[in-house]
Amino acid sequence: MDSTTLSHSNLPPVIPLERHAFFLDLDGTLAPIVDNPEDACLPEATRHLLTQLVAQTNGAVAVISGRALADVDRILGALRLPVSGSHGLELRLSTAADHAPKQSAGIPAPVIDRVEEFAVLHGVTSERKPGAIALHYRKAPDQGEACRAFVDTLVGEDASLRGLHGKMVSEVALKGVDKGGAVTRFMASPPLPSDCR
Ligand SMILES: O=P(O)(O)OC[C@H]1O[C@H](O[C@H]2O[C@H](CO)[C@@H](O)[C@H](O)[C@H]2O)[C@H](O)[C@@H](O)[C@@H]1O
Repeated sequence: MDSTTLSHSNLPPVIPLERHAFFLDLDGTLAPIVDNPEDACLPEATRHLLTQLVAQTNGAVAVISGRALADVDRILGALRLPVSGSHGLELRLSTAADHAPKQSAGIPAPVIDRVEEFAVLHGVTSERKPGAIALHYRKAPDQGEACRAFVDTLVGEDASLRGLHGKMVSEVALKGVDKGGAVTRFMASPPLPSDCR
């Protein structure tokens, strides 16, 4: 055994599942990547595993997604979970809550118009959501550089905006909210077990 190998006696203690909390991305984590965002779905085996995980953690499972919260719900279907949508802007902290709190701020209409116009001109697709608008170039990868540069230009013109560059997607989003903030809010709220907080 070399010095980097852990022996049984110095392994860290196993933390029981009920003292864990799970924060999961949707696309590329729970739902396989597909060409069209509207075609994404939750495989039955994943749905089954998630249902078991919810039961074994007493509900400490949340989806933290860049998608709109309503879109996450649509993909999860009958499986209702605590969700943060739109990169941390929308929050439904527990399954008991009916809706995410209403958000007042949004992407300025002229910015939305420019993004949608760019999408048409460059043969890519746009996706509107609360507090963000995305340019998807998965079906036109040669447009990736142009999409990233365009988003960077737009956010450089407005201090309230930030750019996000993901898997074949570039987005204009609002500054001041992010997925990390959403996880912090979840950590401070039931149903997370207090010894997870
Ligand atoms: O935070 P996530 O839940 O991982 O969401 C990130 C973005 O996911 C979606 O786009 C990605 O998945 C699409 C479907 O597989 C794929 O076509 C696209 O290329 C990926 O970027 C979603 O449409 C975005 O709104 C999310 O921000």
